[in-house]
Amino acid sequence: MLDTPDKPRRPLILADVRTDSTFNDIPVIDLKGANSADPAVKRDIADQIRDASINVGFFYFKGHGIPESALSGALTAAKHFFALPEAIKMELDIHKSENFKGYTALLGENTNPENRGDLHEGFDLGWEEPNTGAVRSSEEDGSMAGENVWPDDGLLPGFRQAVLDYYHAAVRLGQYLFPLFALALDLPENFFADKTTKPAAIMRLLHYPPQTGIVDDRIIGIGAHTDADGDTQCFTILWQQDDIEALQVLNTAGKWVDAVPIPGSLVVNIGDQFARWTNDVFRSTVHRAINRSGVERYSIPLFFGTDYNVPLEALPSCVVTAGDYVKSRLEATYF
Ligand SMILES: O=C(O)CCC(=O)C(=O)O
Ligand SMILES: [Fe+2]
Repeated sequence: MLDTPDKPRRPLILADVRTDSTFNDIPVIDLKGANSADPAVKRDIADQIRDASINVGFFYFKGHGIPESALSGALTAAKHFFALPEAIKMELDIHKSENFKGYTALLGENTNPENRGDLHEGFDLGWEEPNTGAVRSSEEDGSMAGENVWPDDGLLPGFRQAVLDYYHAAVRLGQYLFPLFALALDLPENFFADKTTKPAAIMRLLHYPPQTGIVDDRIIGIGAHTDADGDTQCFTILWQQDDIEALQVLNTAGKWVDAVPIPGSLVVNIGDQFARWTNDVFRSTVHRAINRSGVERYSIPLFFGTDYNVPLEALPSCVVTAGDYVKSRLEATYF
């Protein structure tokens, strides 16, 4: 359905737009056609994104356009990196970096404060120019500005290139998604354009050793969390390995729903910045990962935000008057 200027939608008040029932599946959205000259095709994809962002907070994207070679290159790079001796990885210890780049050891993080540590290792990087390796200034990247850290090229030839090839492909996808999110929020398609010229884009290579036998819920691959990182997360683009189930998403009934890998797809989830920006119309959903597969698992999340200096006022389509709010609550009560 296309919006016409003389027939605006009502503000996206939560009670109006959220479905009553919880979710048991994570929707699959095909991005093919998002470039279509036919606005109805684009609108249809934006409507699917809107529905999934409001009711689930997670979805799969098919037809995302990132070449298989970029994905397999990054996976191979991750496998080689994490197979290095611990002492060499610790030379890149994230604690040595002022802007949180580099290596995190097993149990080096605790995503859920109620837990005892995450059973994964990580390697974090941020923006650098594709060919020159130039990084952004502190005006552009705030306190996250600074160099990435890399293992010696002699040690892992091609690692940096392979990781950056995927990184830049995923950043391009992220930038491509913002107009669709804008349409999903009933905003002009270019609403985010001037807010995402130097988007925050932190990527992590993650390695989860298998956990067999009885799993202590307080030490799992990654503890229950929403994607927050200082509220700079609009959405996360997550590549997860085919055939290895680990990621789980908490539905509103309190049940963990498996985000089973779908070959050829990427998982996208809404982060805290989008939830906050939309007055909680978009849902930043709790998730966790436990690798019970018996084999090593690798995943690559890329956390996508706006430029660091964007003020987080509620988005125009999500601003409501007190009267609208009261009316929507009453409508929800007197169904
Ligand atoms: O590895 C995964 O599947 C999930 C990772 C994740 O949720 C995160 O890094 O925030
Ligand atoms: Fe996450």
